[in-house]
Amino acid sequence: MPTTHLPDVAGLLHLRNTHGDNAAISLYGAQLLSWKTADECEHLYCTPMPSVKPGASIRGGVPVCFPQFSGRGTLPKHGLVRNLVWHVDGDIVSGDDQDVACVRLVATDTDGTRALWPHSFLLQLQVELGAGWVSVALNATNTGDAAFDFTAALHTYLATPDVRQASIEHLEGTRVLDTTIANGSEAVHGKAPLHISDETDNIYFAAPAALALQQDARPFLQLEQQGFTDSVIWNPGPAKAAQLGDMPAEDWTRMLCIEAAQIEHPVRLSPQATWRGVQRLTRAA
Ligand SMILES: O=P(O)(O)OC[C@H]1O[C@@H](O)[C@H](O)[C@@H](O)[C@@H]1O
Repeated sequence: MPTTHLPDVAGLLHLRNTHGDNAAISLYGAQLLSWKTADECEHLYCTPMPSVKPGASIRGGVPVCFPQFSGRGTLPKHGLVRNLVWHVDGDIVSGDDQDVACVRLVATDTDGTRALWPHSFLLQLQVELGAGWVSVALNATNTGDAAFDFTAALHTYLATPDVRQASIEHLEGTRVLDTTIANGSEAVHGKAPLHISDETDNIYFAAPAALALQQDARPFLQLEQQGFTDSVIWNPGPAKAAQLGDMPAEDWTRMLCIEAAQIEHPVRLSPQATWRGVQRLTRAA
């Protein structure tokens, strides 16, 4: 699998199954960076020019946001774990004889996370690669002796041939907050699918468990989520993409984030309790 273009900050793991699907996961941030189906189609966007600043996260794949989504709180944007080095937990199940390949990565609180957020946690991220699908499951366990609240997301960067010809279906009737409008108020998404022509940064509250992405008016991907109650749809648009610095400006047309998120109602996790959220992506038949 040609993965030489993927940023290798702390090691890359590769999964493959008997159906010809391939995936690559970075130990840095436990980020699924590449998901290719048997037809060699890459379904995840990853920047060819990642930031090399210490502590930076990789713009692409499926970053893990925990214990804070975006800038909605006092912690660094998107929390504390997308720049931790995670570790493999158990066996890596992968190979031409595997129906479903999988790997589980773990991270725990560190001196650095506790300096910003005084809680003990264990995160487990399991990636499963099946025939034409991939799933990412995040388990968060409170390993301390006091309850804590968190928000989270799987910040999935999908690769789109041209986002301007894409549409997102099944959002009708969902409460939506357009966060590009300062002090904007909630609306309800109408009947029309969502089209992207410029910067889009929408939080959908109590989002549908399944969304569909169409490309050129044809089914492209199915997205399902469990555990996460909200979804975020983000694209920087041309002007913001040019300011990001870690992505070619023109790549705003080649990516679309459809994120499984927990934002409106933070999770309160008691000592020893575990919360689980899953996003599954399936290539349209
Ligand atoms: O540049 P970052 O930190 O990866 O964040 C990218 C985007 O992530 C999205 O989830 C947010 O809704 C956006 O507001 C944000 O700009």
